Amino acid sequence: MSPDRAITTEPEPDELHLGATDTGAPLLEVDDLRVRFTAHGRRVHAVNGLTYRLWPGRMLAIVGESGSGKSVSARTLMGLLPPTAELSGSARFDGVELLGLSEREMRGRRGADIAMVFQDPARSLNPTMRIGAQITEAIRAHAQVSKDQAGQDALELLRLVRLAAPERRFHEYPHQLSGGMRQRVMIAIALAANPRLLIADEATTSLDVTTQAQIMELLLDLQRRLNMAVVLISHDLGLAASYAEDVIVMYAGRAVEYAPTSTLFEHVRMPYTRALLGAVPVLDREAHALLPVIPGQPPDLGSLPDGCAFRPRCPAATDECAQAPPFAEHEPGHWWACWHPVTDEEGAA
Ligand SMILES: Nc1ncnc2c1ncn2[C@@H]1O[C@H](COP(=O)(O)OP(=O)(O)OP(=O)(O)O)[C@@H](O)[C@H]1O
Repeated sequence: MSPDRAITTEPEPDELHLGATDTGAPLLEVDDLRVRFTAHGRRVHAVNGLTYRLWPGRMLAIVGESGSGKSVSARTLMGLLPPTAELSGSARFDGVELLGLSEREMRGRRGADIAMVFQDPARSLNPTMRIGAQITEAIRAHAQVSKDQAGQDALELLRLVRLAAPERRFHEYPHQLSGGMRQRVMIAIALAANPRLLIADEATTSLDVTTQAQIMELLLDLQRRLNMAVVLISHDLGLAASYAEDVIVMYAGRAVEYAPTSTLFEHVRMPYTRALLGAVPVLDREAHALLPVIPGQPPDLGSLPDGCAFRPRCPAATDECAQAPPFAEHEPGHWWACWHPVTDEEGAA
């Protein structure tokens, strides 16, 4: 791996070693992914050249403020964007290009290859169906098994996600379960088709701290036992620091810093990451979550400035920042996009 290798407009996928473990081929290879929407005559540049790799059995956290493109980049992998979204770049799962697959092809893969767990289990579950029936249905959507067999498998999944009293809960409705229990059920449904990649999109955000830790421990355990790859999407850097092996920090639809977790937190380089670390979380009633708030205006994805998008809010910005800094591997395994990186002394201050 040569330091100072830059990804500019044309990444060279074969040379990229983002998060390299040197233990075989990556499961997921995302290259220069771009997503644009046109809404009410306005173009929104939601993802602006995202590149990363993910290996089986590893957890990658994608962190950043609200609106930085975390969810859109994940939904792209699941084929869950509106058909009018404009996509470019590449996202290969086990060597197969996902961009451009038909809805039918995508439906076959969704759940089976890649599954997703969202923030609000109350909204994702069917309130009129018993828990067991919902998991059984998810199993039968992907495999031709008898109803009895699927029922037994569903119960086994409830045990796998360590739901207390699974036999009883199997016959209950979502409203009879706590938020943490409902999230365990959502994870069981996500696991119904043995996915190799699980995307947890703010999956613990609406839970209390103790339940959040329990669900994260469960994800970690499943990741190890099933050798599953996990993408953890969160605005919470603390969560990323505690559970993920690698972290990507996104700003305005771009990766701005990437490193193995310990490197990122011990040697933070991006002023934006440092600001996120120092931000005092504020309660956002709409998101039911404590969100980090950084001084200054979040970027307008309809008209991003030339150069570094964080420039208007950055304490270290100079005229040089009007030129986009390349996202490059400046130290072994540590990538960032900044002309004026934070020093270790500043980072520790
Ligand atoms: N269907 C859509 N049409 C138009 N704009 C969209 C659509 N979906 C997302 N966006 C916009 O894309 C940008 C990125 O959104 P995204 O949900 O990926 O952010 P995020 O980092 O996941 O933040 P959050 O944690 O708030 O979900 C936002 O400005 C959002 O409004």
